[in-house]
Amino acid sequence: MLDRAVMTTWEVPADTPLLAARGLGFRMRDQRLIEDIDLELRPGSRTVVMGANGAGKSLLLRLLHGLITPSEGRVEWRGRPLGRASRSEQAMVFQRPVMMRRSVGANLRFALAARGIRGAERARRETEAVHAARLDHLVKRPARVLSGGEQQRLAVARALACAPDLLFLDEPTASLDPASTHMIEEILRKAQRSGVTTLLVTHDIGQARRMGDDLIFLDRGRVAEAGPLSTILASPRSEAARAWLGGRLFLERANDETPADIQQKGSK
Ligand SMILES: Nc1ncnc2c1ncn2[C@@H]1O[C@H](COP(=O)(O)OP(=O)(O)OP(=O)(O)O)[C@@H](O)[C@H]1O
Repeated sequence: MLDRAVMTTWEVPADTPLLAARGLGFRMRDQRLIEDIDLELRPGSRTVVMGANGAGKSLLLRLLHGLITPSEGRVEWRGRPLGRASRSEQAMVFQRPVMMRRSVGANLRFALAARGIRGAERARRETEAVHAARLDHLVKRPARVLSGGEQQRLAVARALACAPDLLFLDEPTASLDPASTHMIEEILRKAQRSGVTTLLVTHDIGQARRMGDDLIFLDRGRVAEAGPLSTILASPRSEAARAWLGGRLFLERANDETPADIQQKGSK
């Protein structure tokens, strides 16, 4: 007979994905916005989600994080249905940081307290997060008066202070300058090195290369293709990824040109 302790403990097989979507779909009125998505995230993996505007990237992240309820299929966390408790093992950073009308330090303390972290441990994590975000000099300032880049640094550090196993990032640097983007990528890389699994939405191919190993390419709510990021970027198989990447790479090359290059071309 099985030992009682063994029977009541949920044993997770070693190859169970951290997060999985099984036949995931989301409908709004008659529109199928997310359709038939199957994916698995391994612990410690670094996955990027790309696709044209309106492809369903944000919706997919919200479904996977349990912020909206799927119309079809399910999300599994460590092999079990995603629930409220498991969501506290995840965190999400949005394109526009969500800050409370409180100081930088109080924003951090509130998030930590909400996860049951108090006392000396809370103080330690707060100091560490403020330092990671390079906001030591602004700790008493109301968070909402910080610049966009400072707020986003705080949002990322706040999410990581809660020690999530999985961090969702929805275009976290979309409206930031290169210096702020670099700082945020540094914070994220450190977290990735320490084993935090990341699922990052970005339109920036350079950032995708720096921050990801695997790519999920969405097209009109479906996975057009998925696999190793470098392979897909080098030779996309789907028409959707080919067309989108073609446009992005053309733009990136154009952006690399100096005004003199462009003038020279124009005079030919
Ligand atoms: N609450 C909603 N009600 C109706 N339609 C919605 C809702 N939320 C999203 N959509 C639609 O679902 C589609 C996917 O939206 P989503 O925001 O996920 O796209 P995205 O890939 O993140 O786009 P972007 O790159 O522009 O941020 C869009 O056509 C959008 O208009």
